[in-house]
Amino acid sequence: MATTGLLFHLHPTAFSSARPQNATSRLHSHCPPQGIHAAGRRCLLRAKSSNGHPQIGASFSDGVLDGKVPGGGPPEQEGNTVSITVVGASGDLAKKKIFPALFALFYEDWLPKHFTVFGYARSKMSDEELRNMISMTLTCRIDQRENCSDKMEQFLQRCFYQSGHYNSEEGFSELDRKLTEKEAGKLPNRLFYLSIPPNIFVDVVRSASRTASSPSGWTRFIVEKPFGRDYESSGELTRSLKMYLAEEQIFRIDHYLGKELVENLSVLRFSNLVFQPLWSRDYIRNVQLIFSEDFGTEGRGGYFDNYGIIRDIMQNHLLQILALFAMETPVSLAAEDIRNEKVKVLRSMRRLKLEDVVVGQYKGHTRGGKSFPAYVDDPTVPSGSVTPTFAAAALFIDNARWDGVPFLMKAGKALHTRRAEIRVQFRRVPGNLYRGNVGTDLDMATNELVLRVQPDEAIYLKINNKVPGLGMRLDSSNLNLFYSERYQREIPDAYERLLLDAIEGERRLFIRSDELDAAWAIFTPVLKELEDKRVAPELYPYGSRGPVGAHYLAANYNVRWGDISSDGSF
Ligand SMILES: NC(=O)C1=CN([C@@H]2O[C@H](COP(=O)(O)OP(=O)(O)OC[C@H]3O[C@@H](n4cnc5c(N)ncnc54)[C@H](OP(=O)(O)O)[C@@H]3O)[C@@H](O)[C@H]2O)C=CC1
Ligand SMILES: O=C1O[C@H](COP(=O)(O)O)[C@@H](O)[C@H](O)[C@H]1O
Repeated sequence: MATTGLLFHLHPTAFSSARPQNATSRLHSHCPPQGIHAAGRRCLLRAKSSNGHPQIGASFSDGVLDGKVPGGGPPEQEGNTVSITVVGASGDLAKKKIFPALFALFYEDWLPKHFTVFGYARSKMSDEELRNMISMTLTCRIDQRENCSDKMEQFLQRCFYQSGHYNSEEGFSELDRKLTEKEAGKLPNRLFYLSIPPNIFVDVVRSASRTASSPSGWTRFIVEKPFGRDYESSGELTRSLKMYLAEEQIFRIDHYLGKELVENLSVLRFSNLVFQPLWSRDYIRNVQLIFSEDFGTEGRGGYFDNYGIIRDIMQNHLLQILALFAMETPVSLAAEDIRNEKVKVLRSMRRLKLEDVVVGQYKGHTRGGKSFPAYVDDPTVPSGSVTPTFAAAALFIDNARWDGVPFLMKAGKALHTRRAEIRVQFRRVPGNLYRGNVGTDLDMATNELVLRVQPDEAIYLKINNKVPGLGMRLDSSNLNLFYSERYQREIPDAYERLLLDAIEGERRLFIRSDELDAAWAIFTPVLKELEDKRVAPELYPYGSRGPVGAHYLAANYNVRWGDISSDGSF
C-alpha cells in the first residue's frame, strides 16, 4: 500500500476557519454564493488569483506561440484539466516543499477538480515508489471530521512517475503520452516545475516545450532560482528560455514573495491611512531587512559555494521585499501594474559599492561540549574558499521618496537564531516635549515598526509610553499583532500560494525578466569586485551574531541594527 509508513503531522490549529466550509465538496462543483471562499479566494469557477482580483493579462491572447495558448488560458472550466509535472522529483526541494504543498492544496480543496501530478527525473522509480517517497513528507491539517489517510490516498492515486533524462525528447515524449492518457480528452493545461540544478534548466525547457507542451491549453514553467550568477549569465538564461517560451509562460519563483507577511506588506501600506504619510524620507530614518539562519550550508555546500549569501538571499529574497516596501502605489493590483512599480524602484537604486558591503564566513565553534563545523569543513566546499556565508550591505534609492534613506540588509547562515524581518526606524520627534524623560539616546527613543516574516509572524510598533503612576517616566512598549494570537489558523507555506497562483495564471508574485535585470544590475559590479579581489570574509563563530564589521557599516550611516538591543542582546 502506498500509505504504509505515512507520517501524520497533527497541527494544533487544524480546526481553522480557513478551510472551505463544505469540506467534502470541490470548488468546481460547489462554489459559495459570491464565488468567494472563507479564506478570501475566489471560487475556481471564476477567474481568480491570490490578490482576490480578476486576472488582467491571463487571456487567450497572451503570448500565443504557434497558434497555441502557451501561458495564458481561459478561466477554470468543468472540461479542463491541469497536469503538474515536477521535474527533479527525486530531489530535496521536491520532497521537502513541492509535493507537500500540492497535497496541502488538494487537502484544502484548492486544486481543480481534475488534476494529475507527475514526477520526472533520471532515477528509476515506479508510480508506487514515487508515492511511497512522497508520502514520507506529506503533512495533514487534520480535522476530526475527516480522515487524513483517505485524503492522502486520494492524492497519491493521482501521482505518477516518468523516468527520463533532462535533455531527452524521448523521455518527455513518453511523458506527453502518459499525460494525454490521464487528461482523458479534457482541455489540457500543463504546468512544469523545474526543481533541478540551474545548469539543466534550458535542456528541460527545450525538450519539454517541444514534445510535452499542451496541444490546446496553456503550458507554463515554474523556474527555481538561481537565475544566473550575474547580470550577463542571467540575461543569457532569459534569452535561452525565450527561445522556447514566451515570457508569459515563465514563472520565476522567489518563495519569499509567497510568505504571508510579505504578501501583507502591500496591504499594510496601501490600506492603512496612518502609514501612508509616513512612508518616505520625511519620517523614515532607515529600513532594515534582516535574514538569519541558525544552521550552516549542511549538505548544500556544493551549490552554495558557487553563489554565496549575496546571491542566495540578498539579490532575490531581500531585494524583492525591499521593492515591495519602497515602490510607488501601483495603478491597480494587477500583476503588470505591480511589477511595473517594482521595476521602477529597482532601476532607481544605486549600484552597490564595495565600501558599503561587509562579508563574513562562519568558522568552527564548540559550545557546551558540542562542536559545530566551519563552512570550509564541508567536504563539498573547496578548501580556502572565500565565499561569504554572511553579508551586510547599505543600499540607496535615488528617487524623491527615498533620497538619502539607508536600506540596510543583513543575511547570514550559522548565526544564533533563525529569523527574517523588516524593521523601519522612524525619525526623532522634533521639539520633543518629553526629551528629558526618554533617556539620553534620542535615537533609541524613536518609533520602530517591525514586520516579523518568520518565525512567529508578527507586526509590532515600538512606541514611547508613560509608565503608570504618579511620576512621569516613559518607557518603550510595543503595540503587538501576533498572528498566533489574532488568527487561529495555520499559515500556508509559501509554496502553496505560489503553486496555486501559477495554476491560476496569476503572475504578480513571480519575477518578470526586466525586474531580474534590474536586480542583477545593482549587485553584479560588487560581486565581481569581491571575487576578482578575493576579499577575505571576516570569520565569525558558528552560532554567533555574525561579524562585528556589520555594526561598523551601520554606524557609517548612523544606524543601529534593530535586532540588537541596547545591552547587545537580541
Ligand atoms: N533545496 C532547497 O531548499 C532549495 C532549492 N532551490 C532550488 O531548487 C532547485 C532544486 O533544488 P534541490 O531539490 O535541492 O536540488 P537537488 O540537488 O536535490 O536536485 C534535484 C534533482 O535533480 C537531479 N540532479 C541533481 N544534480 C544533477 C546534475 N548535476 N545533473 C543532472 N541532474 C541532476 C537529481 O535527480 P535524478 O538524479 O533522479 O535525475 C536530483 O534529485 C535548484 O535550482 C535549487 O537551487 C531553491 C530554494 C531552496
Ligand atoms: O532560497 C533559499 O531559501 C532558504 C531559506 O528559506 P526559508 O523559507 O526556510 O526561510 C535558504 O536556506 C536557502 O539557502 C536559499 O537558497
